[in-house]
Amino acid sequence: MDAFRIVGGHPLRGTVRISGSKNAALPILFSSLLGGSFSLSNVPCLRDVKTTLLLLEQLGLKISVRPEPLAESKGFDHNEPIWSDLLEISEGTTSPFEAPYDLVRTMRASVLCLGPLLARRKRARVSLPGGCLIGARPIDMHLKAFERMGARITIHHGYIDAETDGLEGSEISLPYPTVTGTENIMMAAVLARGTTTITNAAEEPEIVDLANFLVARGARITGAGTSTIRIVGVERLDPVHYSVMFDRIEAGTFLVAAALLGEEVTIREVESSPLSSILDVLKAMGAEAEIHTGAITLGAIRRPRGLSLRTLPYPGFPTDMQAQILPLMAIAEGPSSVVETVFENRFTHVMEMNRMGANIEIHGSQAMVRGGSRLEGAAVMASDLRASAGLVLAGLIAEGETEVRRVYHIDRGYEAIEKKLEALGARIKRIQEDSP
Ligand SMILES: CC(=O)N[C@H]1[C@@H](OP(=O)(O)OP(=O)(O)OC[C@H]2O[C@@H](n3ccc(=O)[nH]c3=O)[C@H](O)[C@@H]2O)O[C@H](CO)[C@@H](O)[C@@H]1O
Ligand SMILES: C=C(OP(=O)(O)O)C(=O)O
Repeated sequence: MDAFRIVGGHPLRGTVRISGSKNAALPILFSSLLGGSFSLSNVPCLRDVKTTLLLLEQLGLKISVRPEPLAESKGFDHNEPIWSDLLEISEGTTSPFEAPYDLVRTMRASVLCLGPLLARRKRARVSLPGGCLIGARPIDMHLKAFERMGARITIHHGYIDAETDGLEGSEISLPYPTVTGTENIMMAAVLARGTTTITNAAEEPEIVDLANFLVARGARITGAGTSTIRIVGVERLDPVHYSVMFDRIEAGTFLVAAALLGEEVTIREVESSPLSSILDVLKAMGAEAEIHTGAITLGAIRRPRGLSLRTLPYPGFPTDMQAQILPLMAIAEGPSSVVETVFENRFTHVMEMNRMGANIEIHGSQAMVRGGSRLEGAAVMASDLRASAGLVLAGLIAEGETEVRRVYHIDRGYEAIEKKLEALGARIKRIQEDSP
């Protein structure tokens, strides 16, 4: 298994290109099950994207990536996309409708095939995704919405079986603004008969990106980015070329790296507005950010100040940035606290950070950070995607050597993070675990 070996304390300087968004690319890719053909650029080269393409191929779609992913031998330029200048997707000649356990278990977002499969093929058999380390993560809201739209759903032997004679537009009021739930319903509604209104919809920028993409294909969607989304069903979707939005969580992760160690770091191919809550927190901790067109520059905070925050649905501070902000809180002057309101068990990185010298106590859904700690390098274990990113950031400021194990988690959601950090001046290498 791969691990990262990091020697902490090296300043970061330079420019880094932020990749396309995982959480926008995945629903856009799954929407290909709604039929027709299209091409995409700015699709990040991630394990979750590769899993999605594999699943879509099993579901009968034809996919070509042009040019082919760059061979390792061509080297890495942190200012260029690694692959996918163009990804073309079209319908094949068969219409399977089963998403098997072996793929779904490696990526919860596979559940995003349910809505489009039901809408287009009228049948879906999808393995229940189950929980994961950060929480139980049920999909009851997705399933209730599909039932309301006219699907018959049964669950047997770990599989969801869903079928319909044709989905009908409906009023869907979500008990919680679920992100993939909103996307799944929106995709199903695009080809449903009549009008669907989703109230208490999630407002994440990735939902807006999916809606913009679908509208460019001829879908009739209004209100994406607000809590009420209205979708009028259409017969079919048109071909289009679309470029996926930037990854605001990768951007946020590099902003925290800059706040920890930046002599001056510029992230490019970004917009500031989806990053507002992250920038607000960094500014409250003492950062001075320069916002340019398409780029943000930030340097290390000389004396970071502690603060209290809650993770919340967008536009609040994202749960996907909670692990990464903790190392900054750990070294800040004065105490900090984080209340995790989105997932019930998203603090597995805290024990590992404490092994590096942080002083963080967990009380239920709250992490109390003492502050003023000096972190020391240690061997630590990554337990999920963002936990890994948080541990990498902790390693960057720790004194001495840190080995972050099980970084396969980070490859789900960060494109060549070690190469991007190395290009900025970090001492970080991908190694085989236990290699000398
Ligand atoms: C691929 C993708 O976009 N993943 C993101 C998406 O995950 P995901 O869409 O899975 O997250 P949700 O917004 O659905 O989950 C939020 C909360 O609602 C609960 N819930 C959700 C659906 C449901 O039917 N029943 C239910 O109880 C979940 O267990 C969780 O506690 O949003 C999360 C919250 O911003 C992010 O951390 C993930 O990175
Ligand atoms: C939790 C995340 O992703 P997923 O919903 O795909 O598990 C994440 O991106 O941090």
